[in-house]
Parts: sequence; C-alpha cells; structure tokens
Amino acid sequence: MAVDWWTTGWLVLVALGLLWRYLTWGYGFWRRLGVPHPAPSVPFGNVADVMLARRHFSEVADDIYRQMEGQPFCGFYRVRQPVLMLRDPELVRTIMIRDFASFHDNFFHVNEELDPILARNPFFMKGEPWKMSTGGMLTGPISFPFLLHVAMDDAQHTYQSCKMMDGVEAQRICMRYTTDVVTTCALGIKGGALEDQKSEMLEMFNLILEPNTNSSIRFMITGAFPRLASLIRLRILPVEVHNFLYDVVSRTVAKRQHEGIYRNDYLQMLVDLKTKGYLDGSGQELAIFTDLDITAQVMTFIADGIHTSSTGMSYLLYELARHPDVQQRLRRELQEALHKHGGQLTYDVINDATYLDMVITEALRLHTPFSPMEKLCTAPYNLTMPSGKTVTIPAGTVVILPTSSIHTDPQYYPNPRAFDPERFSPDNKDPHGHMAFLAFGAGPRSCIGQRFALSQLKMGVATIVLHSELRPSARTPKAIRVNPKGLLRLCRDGLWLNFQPLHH
Ligand code: HEM
Repeated sequence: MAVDWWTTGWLVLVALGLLWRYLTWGYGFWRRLGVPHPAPSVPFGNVADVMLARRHFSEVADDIYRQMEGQPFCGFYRVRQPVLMLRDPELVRTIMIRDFASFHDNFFHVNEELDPILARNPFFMKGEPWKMSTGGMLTGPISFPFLLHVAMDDAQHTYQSCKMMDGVEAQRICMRYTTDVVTTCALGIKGGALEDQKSEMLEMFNLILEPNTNSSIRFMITGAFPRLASLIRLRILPVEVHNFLYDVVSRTVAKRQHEGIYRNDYLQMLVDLKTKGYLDGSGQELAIFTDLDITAQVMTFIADGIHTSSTGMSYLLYELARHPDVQQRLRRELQEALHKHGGQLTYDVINDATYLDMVITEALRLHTPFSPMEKLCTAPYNLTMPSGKTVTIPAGTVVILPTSSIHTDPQYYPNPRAFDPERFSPDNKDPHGHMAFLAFGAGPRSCIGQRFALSQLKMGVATIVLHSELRPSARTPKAIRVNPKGLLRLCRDGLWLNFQPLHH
C-alpha cells in the first residue's frame, strides 16, 4: 500500500499539537486568577528537579519562595497541577488556625482499600474520619518516668557505641535510638536496634522510612496522580511491611489477652480499648476496634515518630559539634541541673534546662525535618493581593506552606543560616521569630507527637552531651545538601561526627 506522506505528516503534527495542548493544559490557571507565579516549562512545570530526583521538594519550593519575594502568596505548577504557596507566616497561621474550616485536610492521598494501615494514620485522614479519629490518644498514656527509663537505657547504649567508634554517622545512631524508644513505648517490645544493628524491626522500618527510589516513586505517583495510582493498584506501604507489622501486633495482642499480661505502654491502652470498647475517662464508645485498627495506631506512632525525631536530633548533634561554645554551655547547664537534683537524670533535670530547649528549637528551625506542609483548600477562599485586589482560590487547590523557607528568611530570622540558640531565649521578645516557628505545624492539625518528640529528643541529647564531647570529623559536611528522596529533609552526605568520651 502506498504511503500517503502528506496525510501521515498531518497526523503526526496533529498528534504533537494535541500532546502539547495536554502538557500545557492548565498552565493559564494562575494567569487567569492574576496570581504571581514563575513561568512553567513543559513537561514538569516548575518542579523538574524534583521529578528527576535531583533535589528535595523543599529546596525547589525555596527557590520559588525567594523568586517571589515581596508577595504574601504565589502560584506554581507541579507538573500540570496548580499549587498555591503561602509566603507570609501570618497568612500561614490564619489558614491553619482561624480559617482551619477551609483547610482541614492534608493533601496526601491514600487509598483505604490498598493501604488500610496508612489510611488510618491521622496524618492521611480527611474530613469527618479525621475528626472522629482516635489519633489524639497518642499523647495520652505515655508517662514520663516510663519514657525516661527507656531513654536512659537506650542513650547509654548510644554512648557505648559512640565510644567504640571514631567518626559515626549521627543520623544512623539517632534513628536506632528513636526506633528503640518508640518500639518500646508503642509495642512494649524492644526493637533491639541499638544492640543489634541488623534488627528485623529496623530493617522493616527502613523499607518505609529510609529515603529510597521505590518509596519516593510510590509517594510521587499517589500524590500527583491519585486516580492513576488507584487504577494500577499502587500501594505505598510494601506488602511485606504490612504483613510484618500486622503479625507482630496481633501476636502481641493475643498473648496479652490470653495470658492476662499488663504493661504500662501504648499497646496496653489499645488492648484495653479493644476489650472494653471505650477509653477510660473519655466517655466515648467505639464501634469496632480490630487488630488492624491497633496495628494502624502503632504504625502511626512508628511512621510519624521515629524518623522525624531522629532527623531533628542528628542535626542538633551536628550543630553542637560545630559550635563547641554552645555545647560547653549546654553541658554546664545540664551538670548544674544534675547536681541540683541529686545526680540523677530525671524529668526535673530536663525541665530545668532552659538552654536545652533553646538549642533544640534552633536546630528544628534551621534544619526543619518536615517541610513543606501540603494542605487542600476544601472551600472557595478569598485572598487579598498587596494591590488590594481579591482573588478567590477554588476548592480543590493544593496549598503549600514552605516552613523551611520561612525559617530561613532574614525578614523573620536575621542572619538565618547561623546556628544561634539565643533567638529562642526567654528574654528575646522578637515577635517575628517566635510567630514564624512552625516546625510542628500549628492549629488543630498540628503535630500530636510534639510532647513525646521533645521528651525523647531531650533525654537522648542530654545523655550524649553529659557523657561525650562531640567534634566534627574529616567527613563532617560543611553545608547541608538535602537527600532528594523521601518526605523528610535528611542529609544526603551523612552527618559524620566524632564522639570523644568524657572522663568525670
Ligand atoms: C521532632 C519531631 C517531629 C516533628 C518536627 C514533627 C512535625 C510534624 C508536622 C510539621 C506535622 C504536620 C502538622 C500540620 O499539618 O499542621 C506533624 C503531624 C503529625 N505528627 Fe509529628 N513531628 C514530630 C514527631 C512526632 C512524633 C514523635 C509523633 C508520634 C509519636 C508524631 C505524630 C504526628 C501525627 C500523628 C501527625 C498528624 C496529625 C494530624 O494530621 O492530625 N510526630 N508532625
């Protein structure tokens, strides 16, 4: 059959035109609304480096944040999806607190049928189910003396392993520490992460928590193309992790129920809930509380509690190694508090350590573990431009809160790249700095593990600083490059430090 080159040429041109139309479809969204935005390019909009796994989303968002200086908000495109970025911390707080009713959902999408454990995590829940969720229980049952006991034990192990090695990777040490604290508090069983570096528990958590190409692709597809993800039945939690967790939890629950074992931990509270159908003192009855619900609660603790805290803790150790004066002052404060309270590292010692509070807050500001936050606008919302013009953001728009960019904006934190705990001293009344601190979010959906996180961070850091001196090693990075894979802002090159045992 003779080839009609003329017709073929036209068909190719039409196909290319349609493809171009598809790829650029929607790129007029911000222009039509009159919202300032950087020019998008085909095919990735403004996030090519994220899609090609060259940079972390927070770094690309930071470029846009700086490019749009002077604007309280701006738009950009994630591939073809229009995304609104709020640049003004006051506006951020307004939508997280006062106008929460229009922004109560996080953007991330999880398919309940495919990922029943993750779908029960309050972070991924939306609308009514979120309001009815039992996530608030997380902070309830953990008594400080119990945490203290575990943390002391584990921090001692951390110290021992540090003593044995010259130059250790702080992210790994801290991850093993928080894994042990969290698994002991959540499940009442030791993960053995510190003692046995190949603990099965740690390996399983690494499959979901460690940045890797597999999980970042799963997250990216479910985030950017939720319908496609459902169509190809893409799950976020690997099936082996689901089975492992479900198996560990249901076996432990059965053992406790059959043998009448009682422990003062989070799992016990969940077992009681399953047995009685209500939570003491809550006056609230639960319909059905299954082993899957219990696994999901435990998983929430693990997924949201281990890596966030270990990331914050490792960056703090890194800054202490680079700032011997700050480290020395912190050690002196802790030694004095120890002396005052009879030589035992207790809740009172930690409570008396104001400077410890300041250094932790400063580390979380400078190296915010989780950023940006992503919310969904659930009802049309009016925003006012600097010109006085009002624009209406339609329901369904994704809204980005670039916490790490706000935290390093000289407008709110002068000399923002410097590690300076004085910013958070009780005498420092700088209204901008404190208002702009958003490491745990704000409002009804802020981090429910904040108290727990700070407690485990304080115990871990205090024990290390009291027993060893932190110093930079030849491999300590001078500047931080964020690992492009994964949700959290981990250091790509590793936080290598030396731990020198102190002789008392
Ligand atoms: C330094 C450690 C931590 C940091 C920096 C951190 C940060 C955050 C942030 C920024 C959010 C989102 C807030 C928002 O959207 O407004 C969040 C939510 C959450 N965090 Fe944390 N977190 C930490 C530790 C923990 C721990 C230890 C747990 C559990 C034990 C936990 C459990 C949660 C949960 C369940 C949510 C979802 C709350 C909801 O949407 O209702 N976090 N966290």
